[in-house]
Amino acid sequence: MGFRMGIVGLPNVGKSTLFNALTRTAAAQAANFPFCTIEPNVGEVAVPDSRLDTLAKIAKSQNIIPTRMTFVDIAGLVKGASKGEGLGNQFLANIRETDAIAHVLRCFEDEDVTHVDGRVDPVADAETIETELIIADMESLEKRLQNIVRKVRGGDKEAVQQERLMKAALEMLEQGKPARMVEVDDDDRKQWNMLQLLSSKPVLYVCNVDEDEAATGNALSEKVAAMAAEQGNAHVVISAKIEEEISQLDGEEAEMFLSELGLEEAGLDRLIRAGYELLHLETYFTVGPKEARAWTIRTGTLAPQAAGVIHGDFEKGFIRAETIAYEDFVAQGGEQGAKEAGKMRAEGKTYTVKDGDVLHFLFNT
Ligand SMILES: Nc1ncnc2c1ncn2[C@@H]1O[C@H](COP(=O)(O)OP(=O)(O)OP(=O)(O)O)[C@@H](O)[C@H]1O
Ligand SMILES: [Mg+2]
Repeated sequence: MGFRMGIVGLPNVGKSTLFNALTRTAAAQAANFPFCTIEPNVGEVAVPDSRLDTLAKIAKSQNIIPTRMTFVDIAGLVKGASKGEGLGNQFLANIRETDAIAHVLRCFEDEDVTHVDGRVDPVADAETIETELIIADMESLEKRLQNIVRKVRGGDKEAVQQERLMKAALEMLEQGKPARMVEVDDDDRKQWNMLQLLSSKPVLYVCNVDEDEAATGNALSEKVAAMAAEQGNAHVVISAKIEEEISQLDGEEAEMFLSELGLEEAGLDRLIRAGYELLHLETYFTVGPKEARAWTIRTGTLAPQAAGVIHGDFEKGFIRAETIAYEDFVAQGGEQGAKEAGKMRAEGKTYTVKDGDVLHFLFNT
């Protein structure tokens, strides 16, 4: 399905460093000068899930295939980007193509690394970027509102709905607030999403701290945490520099390094999971001797559409889904045990798949 998180922020705050750590490559050039990145870097990242390993162990699966998410490392935005400053408009288009934003905020002091505004202040940085997104949205809405007038006069129902939503968004933006603060009914959701407003995308703040503060955070990341809580946005504390080093190590070495730093798990794992939650994504599993595999769905997906993630034919010819909850699968020592204990359910077309379900689809072709 390809859910995409855009890595966004001011220039030189550690976006590409973070991207390289996430994708375990050096695909993105990361260096100490602003606007190092121009063309976006795109990479797929495995979503860590210890349940998958547990299932594979029980079923003695030969292969383990995690589900994946896409990250896009986007060029740095600066004040005035919405007016074309620093290549602004092109970068804004890159953001438009993502489902959510990982907003990297510089929370490390290192005087050797240039800050484009000459001071380290992540809360002000967050405002700078948000303001640019808000202005860009206002301009695009004002244009679109002009263009839609004729359709509205002609009585086009969809256009009337769009116009109403555009006006609601504009009203919010004119108060300096992001479009994500507009309350949207279920009936309007589809049209709303089609507006593709930059400031309506869910945001996860990534506090990029000094190497020795990865476990504890610092005064700056605490300020971001307070801001995030007030806005109802999520945040994670990470040291991109450390994560990049960890990502180069193999499993055992990485664990040793993590415990030396006082970390229970790599910050990247926390970040990926937070992104997954932000996008309202869930995981179901298919488990057999050949492979144990995780699949991504949106929360609330019905069984046939969940089957469609594997293959279109599974959805078209859907008959039923043999379903075992993750806990039951583990407690009963696998599929056979769960079946004997009466824990395997036959679920039909109206079943809403739950996070952790182990599914086996039956279908006609
Ligand atoms: N946590 C950190 N502590 C110290 N230095 C860091 C940290 N994270 C990144 N850096 C350094 O900051 C510099 C800029 O990093 P990077 O190139 O990843 O930024 P960027 O946000 O992608 O910049 P641009 O917008 O110009 O593409 C690099 O020298 C990198 O090593
Ligand atoms: Mg970069």
